[in-house]
Amino acid sequence: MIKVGVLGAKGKMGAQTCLAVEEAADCELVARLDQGDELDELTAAGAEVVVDFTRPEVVMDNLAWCIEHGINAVVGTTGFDEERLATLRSQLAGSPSTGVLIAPNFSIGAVLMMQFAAKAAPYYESVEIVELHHPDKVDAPSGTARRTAELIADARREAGSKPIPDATTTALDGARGADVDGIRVHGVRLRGLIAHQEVLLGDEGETLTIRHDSMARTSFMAGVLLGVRRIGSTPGLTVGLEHFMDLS
Ligand SMILES: NC(=O)C1=CN([C@@H]2O[C@H](COP(=O)(O)OP(=O)(O)OC[C@H]3O[C@@H](n4cnc5c(N)ncnc54)[C@H](OP(=O)(O)O)[C@@H]3O)[C@@H](O)[C@H]2O)C=CC1
Ligand SMILES: O=C(O)C1=N[C@H](C(=O)O)C[C@H](O)C1
Repeated sequence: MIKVGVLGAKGKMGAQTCLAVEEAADCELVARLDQGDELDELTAAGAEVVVDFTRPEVVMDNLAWCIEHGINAVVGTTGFDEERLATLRSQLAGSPSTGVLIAPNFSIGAVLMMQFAAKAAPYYESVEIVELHHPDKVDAPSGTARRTAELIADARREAGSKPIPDATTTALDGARGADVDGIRVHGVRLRGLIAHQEVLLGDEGETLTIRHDSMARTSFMAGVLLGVRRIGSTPGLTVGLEHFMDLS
C-alpha cells in the first residue's frame, strides 16, 4: 500500500484526488490537508507520496518541505518556469532518493494532444494555441498551454523551422494573445467549461486542428494515480507525465 497525503484537499482537484486514492486498491489516503493545516501532519501520518493541487504561490514552499523530509511529490499545481525547475533540481540534489513529478496535465488525452502537436508543428508554417477553461481558474495562460508551446518551440527549433509569419503592426493589448517561446497562446474563460485546448496548425491550402476536452475532473485521475505509483521509484525531477507512459 502506498501511503498518500493530499495538499489542497478541499479544492476541486484535491477533493477528486482524495476520492481516487481512497478507491485505489494499492493506495491508502493517510492525510488530507488544506489552507492553514500543518505540513507536519504528513510525517505524523507516514505519507510516502504527497499530491499537490494548491496554488502557484504556495507550491514551492510545500515542495521544499517535502524534499527536506524525503517525501516524494506528484504535482499538478501550475506556475512552473525554468527558474522554479532549477530550484527544485538543486533541492533534490541534497535528497537523492526523493522524486518529484511536475505534470502540467494529468489527463492521458491531454498528454497525447501535446505530443501530437509537437510532432506536427515542424510540418506547418503557422501554429497557435487556444486554451479554454472555467472562469474560477486563477492563472493564464494555463500550464498545459505553456508546456505545449514550449514543446512545439523545441520541435521547431530542432527542425530548423522558420519564424511563424505575422504581419500585425498595430494591435490592442492582448489581441494577439501571449507570446510563449515564440508561439501565440490565447485564453478563454467561460462558465460551463472545465479544461480544453486547441492547437491550430496551418500551411498553404490546409489546416490541422488538434483538440482535447476534459469534460470532468475524473479525466485527470488515471494520470494522478500513475504518478503516485511511479514516483517512488523515480528519484529526481520529472517534468511531464509522458515520461511515465510508453509512447515509443
Ligand atoms: N495538472 C493537472 O492535470 C491539473 C492541474 N490543475 C491545477 O491545480 C491547481 C489547483 O486547481 P483547483 O483544484 O482547480 O483549485 P482550487 O482553488 O479549487 O483548490 C486549491 C485548494 O488549495 C488550497 N490551498 C491554498 N493554499 C494552500 C496551502 N498552503 N496548503 C494547502 N492547501 C492550500 C485552497 O484553499 P483556499 O481556497 O482557502 O485558498 C484550495 O482549497 C491549479 O494550479 C490548477 O491549474 C487543475 C486541474 C488539473
Ligand atoms: O485550473 C485548471 O482547471 C487546470 N489547470 C491545468 C492547467 O493550467 O493547464 C490543467 C488543466 O488544464 C486544468
